Amino acid sequence: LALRGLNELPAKFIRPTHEQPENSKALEGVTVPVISLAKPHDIVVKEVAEAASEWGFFLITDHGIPASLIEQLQKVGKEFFMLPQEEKEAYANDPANGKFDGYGTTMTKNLDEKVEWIDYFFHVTAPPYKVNDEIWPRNPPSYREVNEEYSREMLRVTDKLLELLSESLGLDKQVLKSHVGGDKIELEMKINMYPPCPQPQLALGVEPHTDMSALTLLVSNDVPGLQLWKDGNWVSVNYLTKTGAIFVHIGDQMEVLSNGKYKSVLHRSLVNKERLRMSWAVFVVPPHEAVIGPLPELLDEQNPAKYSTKTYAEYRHRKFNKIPQ
Ligand SMILES: O=C(O)CCC(=O)C(=O)O
Ligand SMILES: [Fe+2]
Repeated sequence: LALRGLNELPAKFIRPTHEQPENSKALEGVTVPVISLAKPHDIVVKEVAEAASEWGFFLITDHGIPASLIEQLQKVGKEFFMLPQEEKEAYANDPANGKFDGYGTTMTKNLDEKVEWIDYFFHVTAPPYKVNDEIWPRNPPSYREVNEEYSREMLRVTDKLLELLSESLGLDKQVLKSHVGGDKIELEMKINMYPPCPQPQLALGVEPHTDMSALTLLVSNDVPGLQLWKDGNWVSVNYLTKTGAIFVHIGDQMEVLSNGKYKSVLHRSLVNKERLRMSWAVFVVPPHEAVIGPLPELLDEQNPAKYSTKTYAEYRHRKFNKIPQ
């Protein structure tokens, strides 16, 4: 649609008035926390605790992922989206029938709902026995190698973050990883592509939501658009693409495990009139059979469990079908 050079946005993309970016402007002058992993350990743990409880979101720098790898990831992802439409549609997903992997344009099941100004590609990248080789883009040819390398780096950074988050909750550093599945922890890659939009003030790239993951690790191209909900206002994430910062979202599973101490951040993304925006979100999720509930170590008489305990499969089913948890 976007390529046909529309001047007006088709009705299905026009958000309800209160959701339109022009009626819900971001607060100016607020900056999201940036945490350098090169700082002394105790400081990093303290900064992680503050950011995870006050924002549910932070940027990390000095994480050790080579800038050249992030550039390659972005290059092969963009090359895939520039392929002819028929070639991309050969990978079409079908979320309404439980096939989430592949190329798609919306996750909604309800045909009356407003849709988002986005195309995406979704696939599992770890562990190896959960990867569906068939669905990975075969073009460009280096897509696989680059994404495998990035996935290894994501696992390394995930381990580090789960250790820091455990310590920041006053727990032994292995606790969170063992509850999120240990070596069975899964990574899902979602490449988001937001084409230029004729009336960006009326549309959204991704509607307000929290991620159902434990953590989400995201990089984007240099076009801004991500906003977070903080204390009753939208706040734009300030961009640090030159430093190769990774955006870290606290997801629903982390909120549950921490019994609400850490907040799953509500966020949305805006689109742009002239420029194409892309982002690469890696969802760190438990295996479907993992049972997730508030960590017993964090509960006592003063702090009873605020969330029910259930398998990740059950949580996911409820979230997709909008059934209260
Ligand atoms: O594009 C972005 O920055 C956010 C995307 C997002 O929230 C998601 O894919 O879950
Ligand atoms: Fe998200």
